[in-house]
Amino acid sequence: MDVTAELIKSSLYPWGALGVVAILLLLSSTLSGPLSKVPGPWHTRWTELVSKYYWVIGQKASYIQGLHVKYGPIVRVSPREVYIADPKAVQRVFKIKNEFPKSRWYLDFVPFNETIFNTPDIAVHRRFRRLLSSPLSESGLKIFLSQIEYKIDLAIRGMEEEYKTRGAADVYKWWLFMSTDVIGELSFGESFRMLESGKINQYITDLQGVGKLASYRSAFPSLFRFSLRFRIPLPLISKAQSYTHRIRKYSTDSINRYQAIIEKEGQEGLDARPTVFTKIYKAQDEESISLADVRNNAQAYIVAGSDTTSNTLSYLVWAVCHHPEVKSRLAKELEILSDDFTYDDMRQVHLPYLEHVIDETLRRFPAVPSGLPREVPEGGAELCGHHIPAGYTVTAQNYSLHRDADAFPDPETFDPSRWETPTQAMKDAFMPFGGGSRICIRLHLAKIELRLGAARFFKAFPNATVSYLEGMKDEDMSPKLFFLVAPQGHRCLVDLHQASSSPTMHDPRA
Ligand code: HEM
Repeated sequence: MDVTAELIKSSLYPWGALGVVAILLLLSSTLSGPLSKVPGPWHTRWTELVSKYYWVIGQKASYIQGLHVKYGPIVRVSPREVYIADPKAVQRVFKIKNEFPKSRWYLDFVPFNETIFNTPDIAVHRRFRRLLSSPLSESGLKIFLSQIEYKIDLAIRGMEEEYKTRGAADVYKWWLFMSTDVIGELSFGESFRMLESGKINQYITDLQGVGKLASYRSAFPSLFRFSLRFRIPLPLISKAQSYTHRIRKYSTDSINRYQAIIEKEGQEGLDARPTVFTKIYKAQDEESISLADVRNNAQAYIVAGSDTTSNTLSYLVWAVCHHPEVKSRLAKELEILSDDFTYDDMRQVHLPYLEHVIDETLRRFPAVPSGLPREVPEGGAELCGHHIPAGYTVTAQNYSLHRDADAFPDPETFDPSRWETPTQAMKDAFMPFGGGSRICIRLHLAKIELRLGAARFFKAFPNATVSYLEGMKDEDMSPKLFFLVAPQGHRCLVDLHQASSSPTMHDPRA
């Protein structure tokens, strides 16, 4: 017995010693690692599990903001990632020259196909960007104006009809139909016709389903890869796959239909409506991309171009309805326009307050509030007094930049008049459309929709107020902070015709 115990003891010693050495090595490597001097919670030296937790419950942006408040403008959130909130440092990361490429996280977030949105490869991105940018400018987008105006009209009419029977209109729903139908038409050459049917179609339901799973997939990419590789049927993954197959089929069919019309244009009275990809279909080989690439990028456009625009418009209407002084100033400015004004009419007159309301909405309720991760290029980077080595991730988020109290005093308050005299600090800290070479490719399209949508809404309903019908509460508009923002109640009920003297609520808070 004694001999056995001795034997066990003696064989345990080397293992125990090895274990101690391993722990010491791990300790010393994390305690002296490249990010060890960057301030941050103790656990972020070892793991990013805590921030992953906040990510999957849709609160990571506010969690990170809490860390900035506690630790300062640079904070370690994992052994290989820092967040920065100093506008000057952020400008250096999000610049066009010597760019910091998107991190590979984007490929886990939107897997399977490389697109203009998710590719970390600088050369691939440049090619996509060159081919997919046209038409980029506001004047280039003129050919689409009548389609956009028509769809905004349908949304306003839909709201009015709904109001008659329900006593309130759900602007969140109508703006979603509008922005999705617009981007569907501009990408596939045919609208999803949700404005006409008043219903969400299968394609958008599937896209929303994939979007919901994206936060889990990007938090636990190895689990997803493992399940796909070894065909282990995890329910979440099987669901994601069936969404993805349906989306791909719908997109392929749409692209093929459009391509067929392009080929027969002029014959049999066929006339293809212009899309943002028309030039690519007609381009010569060396300037072209494959139909699969068009399909994948069209899908990326639909995801990137629907909720972003519609949520911004919903928050705009909601915030303005909460502030009677803002609403009456905006309505007064819009009096210069006739009732059936067009976008061209809007551009002929000066509407500065409308621009301030839009900017303040984009600041206070950024459609993309969360971190935009970038990889530090060769040579590393000096940021906020710390050296961050090449290959590490540096991330900035609008949720923090737009709350920078030096740039935006009293940042929680919705105050469009702050944009009357924008300071350099405000300009540096304002990044609603991202920055550098990866800035939103369709920001001019988005701005057209925001200007027209907001102006037509408050021209038609100058006395609109927030509605509390059907148990609607301000908390329904509290933002869920995934990659994109979304009101957590998925509705925004508005009383379209209430007298302007109606009681107002407190300032909307996130
Ligand atoms: C209010 C509306 C919008 C906002 C606030 C917005 C915001 C943004 C932001 C912050 C980025 C940078 C993302 C990153 O760095 O990871 C981005 C990129 C992008 N946006 Fe938008 N967006 C809007 C509307 C649209 C629309 C209408 C489209 C239509 C196609 C679109 C397409 C894209 C694409 C394709 C990218 C990736 C660009 C690249 O990496 O080169 N966005 N957007």
